[in-house]
Amino acid sequence: MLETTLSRSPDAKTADPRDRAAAHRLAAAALRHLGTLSAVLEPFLRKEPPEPVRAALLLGAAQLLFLETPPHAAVGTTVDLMRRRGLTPFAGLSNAVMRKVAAGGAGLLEGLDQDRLNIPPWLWSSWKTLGPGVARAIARALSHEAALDLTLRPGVAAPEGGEVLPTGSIRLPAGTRVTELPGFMEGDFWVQDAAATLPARLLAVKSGEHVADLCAAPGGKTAQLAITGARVTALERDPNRLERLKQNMERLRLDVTTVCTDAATWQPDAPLDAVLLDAPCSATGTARRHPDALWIKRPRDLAALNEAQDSLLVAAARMLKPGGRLVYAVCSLQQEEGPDRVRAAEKYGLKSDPIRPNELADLPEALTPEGWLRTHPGMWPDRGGMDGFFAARFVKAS
Ligand SMILES: C[S@@+](CC[C@H](N)C(=O)[O-])C[C@H]1O[C@@H](n2cnc3c(N)ncnc32)[C@H](O)[C@@H]1O
Repeated sequence: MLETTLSRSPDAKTADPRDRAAAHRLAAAALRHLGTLSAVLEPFLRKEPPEPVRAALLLGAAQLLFLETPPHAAVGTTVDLMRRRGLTPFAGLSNAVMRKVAAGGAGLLEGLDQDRLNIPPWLWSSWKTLGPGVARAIARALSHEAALDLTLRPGVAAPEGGEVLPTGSIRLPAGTRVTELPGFMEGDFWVQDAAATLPARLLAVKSGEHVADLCAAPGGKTAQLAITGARVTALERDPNRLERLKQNMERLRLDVTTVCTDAATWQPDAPLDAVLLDAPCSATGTARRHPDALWIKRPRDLAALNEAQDSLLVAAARMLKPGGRLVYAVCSLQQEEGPDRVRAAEKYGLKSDPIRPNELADLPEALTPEGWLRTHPGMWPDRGGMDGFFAARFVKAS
């Protein structure tokens, strides 16, 4: 994964945060436009270069065609990278290819179906099942860096320059550094995509209710639940991620019980009023922020995820008291992880509780005929899109 790879780089620890951010932006741009960049380079390469050379050329071309880097800088750093990485025999080739890309400029993109090129074919086919034109709308949204969305603590004013979205989130331009915003240390807000706020909202928890968040880190949804005054238990299996959740709750001054455990085997002391299951998934809905998500998953990965999702659904049903509420959510665009999972939920003693139109009056296009939530990056095209989420609500049969 891009984040993991970058954080493991020896330079990551010593680099200035701005340089780290620039490295991330550069790698993300190359991944976001991977298909387009490969098509542009193709005619300039007589034979396939070794992988590191190809990667450097992709980074160089991304700078020239999408990041507005001055040509001399993009060409110079690409050639320099070859020398520093022991690839000096390829310095001449890199110089020649980069100069051709610089000379061709935006003209090289003419006639390319960039939407199709940048999406792996299996994902394109699967997104076509979401509705006419949806695959292309998603691809278009994925070609831009995502904005920074914040969820505000009630009563707090929006940071300057923030756009208030119909669903109540605050949107700031891509690249905004959240830690530098006034109010960050005071816990006035947390980072959360506008679409990611919807599943917890649909659980409608009330002060005093006992609620569990089963797959909780880094805790955006936990914070939404806790801020209502409910008694929240946050479960997370990964100790490092749980640590991040605890730090976030501390900054936000929210009191949450945390447990480092596999939620599929945990049992509460007493049956719960409500459970949020934000299940582990392929995360294809978050590709605006994580463009690597599209390229590191394969169709065969879905089967193992589906198994985990089913066992978490069974466990969640067991934790609830009769009449207790459950929201199942995934940040995935894949039908196998959403509709296909929840259709089987009756077997686990869960009854569908369809979302009503008035509950999604600020985003009516996200309500499906079945009463589920389905967002995708192509929604709100004029505002910069949103992450892809699926959610369904249930009540435990008595
Ligand atoms: C989609 S992320 C959750 C995002 C989080 N709900 C939020 O809104 O910030 C899924 C999380 O579930 C955790 N996880 C996966 N399987 C789990 C399990 N069986 N039990 C507990 N946590 C699990 C992962 O480590 C990951 O942190």
